[in-house]
Amino acid sequence: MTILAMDQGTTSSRALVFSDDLQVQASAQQEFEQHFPRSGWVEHDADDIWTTSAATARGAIEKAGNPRIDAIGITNQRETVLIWDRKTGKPIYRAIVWQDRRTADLCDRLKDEGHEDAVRSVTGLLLDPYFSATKIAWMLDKVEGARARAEAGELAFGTVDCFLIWKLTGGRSHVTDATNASRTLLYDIRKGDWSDDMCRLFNVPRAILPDVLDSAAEFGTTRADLFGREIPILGVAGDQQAATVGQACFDPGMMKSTYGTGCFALLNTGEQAVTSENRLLTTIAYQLDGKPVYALEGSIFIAGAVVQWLRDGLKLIREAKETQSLSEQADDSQQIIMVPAFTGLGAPHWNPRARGAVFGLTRNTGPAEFARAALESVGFQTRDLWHAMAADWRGTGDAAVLRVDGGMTASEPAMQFLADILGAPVDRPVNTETTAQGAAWLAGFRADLCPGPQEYAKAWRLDRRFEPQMSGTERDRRYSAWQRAVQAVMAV
Ligand SMILES: Nc1ncnc2c1ncn2[C@@H]1O[C@H](COP(=O)(O)OP(=O)(O)O)[C@@H](O)[C@H]1O
Ligand SMILES: O=P(O)(O)OC[C@H](O)CO
Repeated sequence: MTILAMDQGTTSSRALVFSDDLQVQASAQQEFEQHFPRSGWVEHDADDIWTTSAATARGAIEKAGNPRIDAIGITNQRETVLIWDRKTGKPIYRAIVWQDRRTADLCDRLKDEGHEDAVRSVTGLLLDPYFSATKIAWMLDKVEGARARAEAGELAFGTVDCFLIWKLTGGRSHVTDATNASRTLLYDIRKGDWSDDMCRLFNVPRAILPDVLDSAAEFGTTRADLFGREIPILGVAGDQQAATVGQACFDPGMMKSTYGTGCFALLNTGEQAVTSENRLLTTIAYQLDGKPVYALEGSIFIAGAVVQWLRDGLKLIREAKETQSLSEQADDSQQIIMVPAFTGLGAPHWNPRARGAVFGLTRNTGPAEFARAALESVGFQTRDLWHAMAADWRGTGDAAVLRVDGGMTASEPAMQFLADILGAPVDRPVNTETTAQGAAWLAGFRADLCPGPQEYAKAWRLDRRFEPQMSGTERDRRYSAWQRAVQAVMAV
């Protein structure tokens, strides 16, 4: 029994073949081009999304020795918007990516008109360009004739999962899952349906929206010519939700944080859709048997990307892992604080116009201090979320543990500083392929190939626990300095 997980991320598409005990048999990955047509704009070519996804799926199956694939799970970069013609399948514009800020003015206008409370109570989200709805409206307004075609039912909208399902099934399925729907600003997370009020507010015709299914459901079967026979697609979740599942955070109060390009922390709040008083998001963690399990989410836009900036922008390092030895050489007497607000600040500040800054520079500041400050910036940002979560959800006290995953968790100094600044243990699992594994489990669970949540949770294995070693006084002093630096970048 074999499951294929397709993980379509912001910078690359990946595919992994799993055995039914969820061990990785083979994987393939392809990066694709990022388009930045104007400042603050980020686009992907829809063809690149599709061709890299199909090629990596075929590549992973081949590397695994062409086993019979029983089920497919899909996980994806969230919020990114695609609109295509239902007849030809042709996208009307490039995909507008979650990082894109082009609709900041529209969000400000809607905020000034006093719509944010209604938006929050229906969708659990905030009025920020990060989410899909304003991007959909932009595309319908700017592409000639698109709005009329959308209203006539000729166009289809989808997040990346939905677009991939459309392509994989040869246009037979126009569906998404509840986790992806919950990121659009158009979905009523408590009623479990698209919201007419939100469609009206954002000027999005309901005719373009897909059907919304559970995260483990029958999403359609692939075209026979793609993989040699029709394969059922049985699991779908946005990548951060799939990581929550992959980390087995099934009980209320459990929290995971994924450190890739950005950092996304999700705290399981069970059947309760908790409304944050600290500007966190309320989102659907996963939905099984028609029952949504909710989460509080903190989204940070720049985490591993700050290390990429040291590498590609400043050219201080050749490889991400060099930050480890460099940061160990940093001068302890210098307290450099780097606020990597390259594309604004996400949770809990939500300031799309803030930009980055480095504080505390002296004549002796060099690459080592920059490397340490970059790694520490990720810990400080997580502490901002940790505080907000603790305030919103009494279940997370001092004793809570954070489960981490994603490429940046390979960094021992970053993980140690994270434990130090949180004042709480940080658990890194043996398996850091949690996102793909979550998608594979959803598909395998639906196909009756994998055990239920509690059984699956027992298989979670700890690689290393990072215990806090910093004194409380030092922790408070360092964190206060960070808070002042954040206030400063927001004031400029
Ligand atoms: N040893 C390391 N030290 C610091 N950062 C790292 C290390 N290894 C990877 N990273 C960072 O992790 C990120 C890659 O993680 P990954 O989970 O593959 O991201 P994504 O899925 O968002 O592309 C990159 O931004 C990279 O800079
Ligand atoms: O593709 P990633 O891993 O950077 O994740 C992106 C998130 O889903 C955006 O919300």
